[in-house]
Amino acid sequence: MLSQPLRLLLFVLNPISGDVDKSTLEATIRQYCEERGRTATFFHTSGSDDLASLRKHLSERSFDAVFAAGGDGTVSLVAEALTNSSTPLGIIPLGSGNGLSKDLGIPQEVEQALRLTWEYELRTVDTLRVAGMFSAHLADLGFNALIVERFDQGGVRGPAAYVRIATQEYVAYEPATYHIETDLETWEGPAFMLTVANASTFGSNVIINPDGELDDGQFEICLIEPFPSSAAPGLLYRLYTNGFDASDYTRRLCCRRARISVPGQTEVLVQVDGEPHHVATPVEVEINPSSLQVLVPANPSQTPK
Ligand SMILES: Nc1ncnc2c1ncn2[C@@H]1O[C@H](COP(=O)(O)OP(=O)(O)OP(=O)(O)O)[C@@H](O)[C@H]1O
Repeated sequence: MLSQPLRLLLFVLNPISGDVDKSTLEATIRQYCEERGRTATFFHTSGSDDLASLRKHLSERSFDAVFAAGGDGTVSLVAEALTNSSTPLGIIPLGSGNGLSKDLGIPQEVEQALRLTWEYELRTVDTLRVAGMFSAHLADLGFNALIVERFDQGGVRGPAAYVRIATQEYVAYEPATYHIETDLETWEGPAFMLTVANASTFGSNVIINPDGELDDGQFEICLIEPFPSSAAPGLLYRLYTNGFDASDYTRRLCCRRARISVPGQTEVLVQVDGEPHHVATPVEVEINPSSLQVLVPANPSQTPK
């Protein structure tokens, strides 16, 4: 299918994401677009009520595409604002991990990602609701949710800070027991972490859900069960080499709906697309199939100028 030229573009910029210097970013984007007959406009996130402000902005003017220039939280913000609309999401990855952009095969260099304003294919993907919150990528309970919360509370961003916190917290971490009911099965047991996966790969390049597709109308619950510390290096190796299912400590449940509870707990910590939240249990998860249009790299010869 041939794609339409994108003329009027909105770039949603997060000034603090990823510990990345963005002092020249706006000028770079503006110049790139002007040279190609595109008009770039900008919306800066404030960290407060951004979804409502962005929705208001989008209701006042219509754009051919809206680009999130930030990390996974910024991408999720823009994706939520565009869900169930025909306006596509573009991503300029400028966060610590940039998980969804990697899952979509979007280049990690700004100049390369900006090519999406010019050469692209449209892909329609599913999104999730996790405890009533929007998720386009990955959400989880357990160890990683704790690390994301600690990272969020700390003053330092970037991947090195994440690794440092994970190493510190691992030593004293106590896995919880989960009770999971999906539309297909029931599972109960202790888990080190439990990932609700629309996509396949964390921004850290950990492949938590091998072959997970963003557009298959279903999601996976990926469980890492408690493991002895002697098994940690082997498990980590499998997570980085597409070997999730080969471990003795992992399992995946595939479904369209799920209810997750933690017996004895009325509240649980969940991270959703990189943002930590304390929510009431049970945590309800459901899929919203084919609900978001995204721009992904295309064969240049197929895109009109
Ligand atoms: N102007 C701002 N000042 C302070 N915080 C902001 C501002 N704009 C957005 N935020 C906060 O930034 C967070 C989202 O950051 P984002 O996820 O885009 O980057 P990151 O966390 O560095 O990268 P990644 O998620 O890829 O690891 C949200 O918590 C949001 O509230």
